[in-house]
Amino acid sequence: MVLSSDLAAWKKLQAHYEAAKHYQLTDLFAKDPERFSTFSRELHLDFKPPHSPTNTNPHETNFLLDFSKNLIVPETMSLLLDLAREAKVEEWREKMFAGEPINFTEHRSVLHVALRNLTDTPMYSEGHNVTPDVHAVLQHMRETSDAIRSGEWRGYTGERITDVVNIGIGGSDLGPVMVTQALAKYANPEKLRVHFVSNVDGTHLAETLRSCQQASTLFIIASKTFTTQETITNAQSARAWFLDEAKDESHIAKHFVALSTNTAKVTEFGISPENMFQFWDWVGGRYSLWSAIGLSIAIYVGFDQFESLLAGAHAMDRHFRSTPLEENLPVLLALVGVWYNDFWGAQTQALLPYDQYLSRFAAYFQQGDMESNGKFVTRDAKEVNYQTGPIIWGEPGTNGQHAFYQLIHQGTKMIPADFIATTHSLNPISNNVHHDILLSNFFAQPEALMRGKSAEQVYSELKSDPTSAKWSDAEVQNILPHKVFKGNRPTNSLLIDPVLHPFALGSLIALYEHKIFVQGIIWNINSFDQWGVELGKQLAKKILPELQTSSQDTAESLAAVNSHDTSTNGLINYYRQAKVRRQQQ
Ligand SMILES: O=P(O)(O)OC[C@H]1O[C@H](O)[C@H](O)[C@@H](O)[C@@H]1O
Repeated sequence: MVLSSDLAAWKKLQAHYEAAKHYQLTDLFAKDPERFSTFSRELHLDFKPPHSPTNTNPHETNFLLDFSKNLIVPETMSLLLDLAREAKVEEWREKMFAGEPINFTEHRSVLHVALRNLTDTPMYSEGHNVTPDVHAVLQHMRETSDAIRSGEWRGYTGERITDVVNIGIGGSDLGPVMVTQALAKYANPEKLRVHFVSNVDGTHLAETLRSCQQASTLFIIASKTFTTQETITNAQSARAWFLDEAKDESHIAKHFVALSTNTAKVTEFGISPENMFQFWDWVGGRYSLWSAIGLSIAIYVGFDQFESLLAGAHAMDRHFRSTPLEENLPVLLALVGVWYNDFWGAQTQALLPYDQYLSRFAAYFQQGDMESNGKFVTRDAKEVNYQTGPIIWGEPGTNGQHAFYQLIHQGTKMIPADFIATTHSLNPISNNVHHDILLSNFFAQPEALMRGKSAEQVYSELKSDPTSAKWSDAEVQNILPHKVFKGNRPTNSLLIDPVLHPFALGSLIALYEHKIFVQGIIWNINSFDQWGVELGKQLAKKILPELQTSSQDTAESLAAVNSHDTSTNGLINYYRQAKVRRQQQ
């Protein structure tokens, strides 16, 4: 396979689109009373961590995926399933679980699924059983997080740790940020707070440290490569801030730990090997929250909760690996996405969790999806002639409704959207009235997007309203089109039952991870490298020395930089002049 658009099923889908583009969702529902049951799936997942009999957290969850409000009929789904088979999704899925080096541009296997394998079943990365290594690091994480939470781990003055600062960026930040927010209910922030510093902008570290004391702060330096400029710069400044108070470098051992694959660089930084939590190059950064990168999560909510998160993901892995494609939730989500992305010309995919705990969910999957599938050549190095990864965006409902939903309802773009909610609130305050209101919106928005509002409906509404009833016909005709909603806008609705506990969250994240995997296979791209982030980094390295000025420089004497295009030169020179002018004042 070279180009997916050459596959027979792809061509059939193109032909099928010619009919589908006339579909009206309301008609499809009117014609088929079984439509909801045809295009929805219930899934029960459970899995108890076998080595943790004392972990009494819930280890089961239910999902209801309703994909009936999509511009599909049974033939659409059967062609999309043909496409998945023709693209060899099942074979590639097996290759991933078998640890084959499917990330071929970096010669690596893609084995984040092994990180949540809490059983003793061996999992191999290119022939090496990684399960014992994974379990050993989990044990190290358990011991350390227990010691910090219990107060057994003390800082250099003998104080307890009250603040944990995770310094990392991209995959070494977004997952822990998203999950610690999502599981805040399970934390005790009066005793232990977590902070995340990612941006190299000094403001991020400076503002974070304003509420921390050296004696009670633990820094987690999270970097797979341990060479990321932002992280190392922040880590060095954190080290200086710490030593400014602690003075003695030997105190670093109690206040700095590292999460990395690069032992040499960690040691060079001054962190001893026993304070290093290992992971491996077969863990992609954006799939690493399940690894040592999750240490801040384990510290914040406790290791048992972290383990339950892994168990939830493992249960979804089992579902993904063994369920026939037509019943397979990640596959179904992926296929519906491909339908809009490649045949309807949709450019984006909105993730709209009706759950405040998931406020960073879309931000997390911006990296998860866009870094994975933002590729323009196939695995066989041919330029694609179809769209690959969509633009991912979103905010929690109902906030989004009061911000950008206008465009989803009445704008000119098709925006396929996933609505996500739980059946129960973890905070059923005021007799659960908040949750009922939240969920009424969760149900109403997809309904409104599908049904729209016709000119006739608007007309009769205007006629029955005492103010507009007095309007002239011309006035009515003038205003009326602005109030029309064309509807027919597609959505998925995902209900999680009962609550977003760690197990459910783990399953939910894994569901989207596998969706991204399936789409990448269908587009025949390598979803596991990220060369696209390198060019900007290279150029920044070249520019950094050009920004230096000396204390002798004046606005008049300062030499102009001219090694770039005139735009980049102009911007750099404006900055250099501004620096020098400021120092002259
Ligand atoms: O964990 P690190 O090695 O510091 O990498 C942090 C991030 O940097 C890069 O820019 C990659 O695009 C990301 O995939 C990665 O997560």
